[in-house]
Amino acid sequence: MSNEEVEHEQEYVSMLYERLDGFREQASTRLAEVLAERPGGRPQAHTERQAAASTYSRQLARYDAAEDGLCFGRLDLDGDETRYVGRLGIFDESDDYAPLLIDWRAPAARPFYLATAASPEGVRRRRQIRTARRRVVEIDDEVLELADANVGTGHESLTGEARLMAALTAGRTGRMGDIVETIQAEQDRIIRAENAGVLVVQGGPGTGKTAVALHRAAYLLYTYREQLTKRGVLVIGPNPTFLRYISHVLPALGETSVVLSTVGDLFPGVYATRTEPRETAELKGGPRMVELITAAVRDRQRVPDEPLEIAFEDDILLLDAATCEAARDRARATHRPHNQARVVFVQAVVDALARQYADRLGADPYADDPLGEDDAPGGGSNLLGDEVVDDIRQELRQDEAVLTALDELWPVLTPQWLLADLFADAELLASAAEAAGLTDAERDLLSRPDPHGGRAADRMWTSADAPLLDEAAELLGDDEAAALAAAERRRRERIAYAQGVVDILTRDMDDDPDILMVSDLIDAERLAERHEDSDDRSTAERAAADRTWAFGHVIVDEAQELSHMAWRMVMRRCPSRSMTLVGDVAQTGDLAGASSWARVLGPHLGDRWRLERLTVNYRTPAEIMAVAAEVLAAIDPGLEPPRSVRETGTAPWELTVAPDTLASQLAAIAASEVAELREALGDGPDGGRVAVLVPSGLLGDLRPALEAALPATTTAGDEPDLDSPVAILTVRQSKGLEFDAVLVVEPDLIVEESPRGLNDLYVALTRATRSLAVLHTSPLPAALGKLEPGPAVAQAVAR
Ligand SMILES: Nc1ncnc2c1ncn2[C@@H]1O[C@H](COP(=O)(O)OP(=O)(O)OP(=O)(O)O)[C@@H](O)[C@H]1O
Repeated sequence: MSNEEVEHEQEYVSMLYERLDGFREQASTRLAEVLAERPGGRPQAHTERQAAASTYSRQLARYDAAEDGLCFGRLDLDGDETRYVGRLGIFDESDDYAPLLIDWRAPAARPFYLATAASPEGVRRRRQIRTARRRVVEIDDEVLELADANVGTGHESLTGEARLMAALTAGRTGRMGDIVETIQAEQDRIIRAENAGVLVVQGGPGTGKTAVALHRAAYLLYTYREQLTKRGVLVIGPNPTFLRYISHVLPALGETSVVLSTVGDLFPGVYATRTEPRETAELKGGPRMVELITAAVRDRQRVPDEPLEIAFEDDILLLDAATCEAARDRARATHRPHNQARVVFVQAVVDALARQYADRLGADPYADDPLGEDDAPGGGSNLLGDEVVDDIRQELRQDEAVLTALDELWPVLTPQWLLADLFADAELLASAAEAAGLTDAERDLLSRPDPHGGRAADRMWTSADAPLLDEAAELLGDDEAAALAAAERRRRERIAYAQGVVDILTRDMDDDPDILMVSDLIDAERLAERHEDSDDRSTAERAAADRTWAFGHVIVDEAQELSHMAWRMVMRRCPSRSMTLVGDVAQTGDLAGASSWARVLGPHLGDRWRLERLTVNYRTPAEIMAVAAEVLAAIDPGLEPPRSVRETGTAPWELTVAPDTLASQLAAIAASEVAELREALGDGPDGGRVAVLVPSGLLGDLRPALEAALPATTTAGDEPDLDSPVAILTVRQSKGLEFDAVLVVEPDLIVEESPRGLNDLYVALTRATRSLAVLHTSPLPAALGKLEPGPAVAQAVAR
């Protein structure tokens, strides 16, 4: 490329950066002005100020995000039109807002990703512009001429191939990056698919499902900005490590109103920190849990075997089974959730007790109407007027003995209490399990003694519990009294805060009678009221804290892992069913997960979803994919592996080692992989990452040895640091991640550990971008029979 061309582009790019600096300055000046405005005034003024501040902050975040690679492409179109494509839109105010830079998400940028020689879409030349900081360092041109088209090959040609290959062969950093510069045509079609309805994206490993899902979120937020900024976008991933791995992609694209969550953390206030046996998790994911929880709730709506004796005033009132049953029927007939129907139950019981007491006092205003169904008093002589009976009801409602009886018969329940009691109490569990058709063995899987009494233990839950808690929350409803109490508590907190504000503003001034004080004008309570309506939290924060929040769009990554119960929970978060679900049924590891999209989505969506496929593997080189393909065929011969986009010339290899040397040899090979990557990629942060993927049963044994031999090794505790050069992980924990070099240990054990063990092995083999080795002490699974023995260097290290 001629220097002249580079200089020309440099001039243009520098002009764009100048404009960016101008926007940035403007936004930060405005933000500073808004923040400097005096608080107070009308409540709307406060809200408007808040909204303006968050708009300017968002703009600044977007400008900062666009700094690296602001402009990365240029299109020369028929008729001499030129378009520059980049990370945001810049228009020339002095020239009728002519576009100087087109946001990659705008329709006018589309040919940059779609135009091919066979279908040029009016594009004569596509230019990739690579910048380092603000300097143009490389230009790559593609002239789209029909003569170059891959006519008849059946393959779509790659867009911007040189740039794509450079991105794919760069060292991994432990964080996923964006792909705006090199989105491929089949990916672009999914990213820009229309918003409405459920889109399922099936693609093999490395086909860019995660990348596509995140860029789709950015595209939707750009295209439907107003709607989606208000409602928010939810992205669900398989585990916290994965969420950390992808967490930089959307902010780097300038988008911040997105909530990232695992299924286990989707129930507000509950953190899924416990683990449990796979069979238990599988059982908890199944549809019978709906019946189990429904039965568990109904079992808490009790009728006593013997009449309850309730000491009231100096009398003993009797609450018999017939009265309770009639009250329960009436409450259930409302079809309201348990906590709300309780109001009806309480009213019916209190009425019955009031009548009984009034009766004892010599009056029977409802003699022929045991539950007070008719408004008119019954046939008895009404010696006590309505007011007196009302007073009796009031007293009964506040009486400790009556309240205790009501709590016994129809307690107020939170989802946590319901489930903690259910799993800990043999009788409750046996009854609900029978109603749900569970076997005794299944019932035992659910049994979980609860040393904390369940009530305060928000950290006792597993991932599979979260959807059950959500289900329970639906059946229980809010406890309105508790909600009112919480609102009152928040009001008091606001007053206390406002009082603090008033105190600060009046401090040091209270000696001068001439100064008009804040407290002369407004007291803390009124100040608090003014701020009542303004909620300063961002959409993402409010959405994450609210179980009933309806997101504008929901994206599920590794969607094949979700259980039936998890899908029910996710569907509740998106009543509009505007969803993108990406996954690969061949990678399902969870026993409660999907082996077919139709089967798993049918109960929730019927056939109201559409399927798109991704077919090209950008991560795994052809040599490694050939090995993985054998495993895929063993899972299901009908499944087709994705086509690898590149070869490395290096074949994956296997090494048999003696059991007592496994750890030391593993450490030695991992160290040599690190050294090799350093040599190829340099010592910097992009110096490459090695993963050692082990059966979960061996993690405990291998971890200390590896950590001792390689101090820079991270392990798969709760938060493995993917920035370190070597990570030792179970296959589960490596889901969705990728590494330059991967060592798979004891594949036969990986397969044995789960009925979906071959799927796990397939996942393990497809994490590498460069090299793969398999270390084993026992014979390899048949599907790995074609692996070549390790090269001499590995044998030498092993010895
Ligand atoms: N168009 C592209 N340009 C550059 N890199 C890409 C492109 N598409 C995918 N990649 C890269 O390929 C790798 C695999 O992508 P990604 O993790 O999204 O795949 P996946 O389908 O989710 O894989 P898996 O199912 O195995 O987790 C990532 O490093 C991603 O950045």
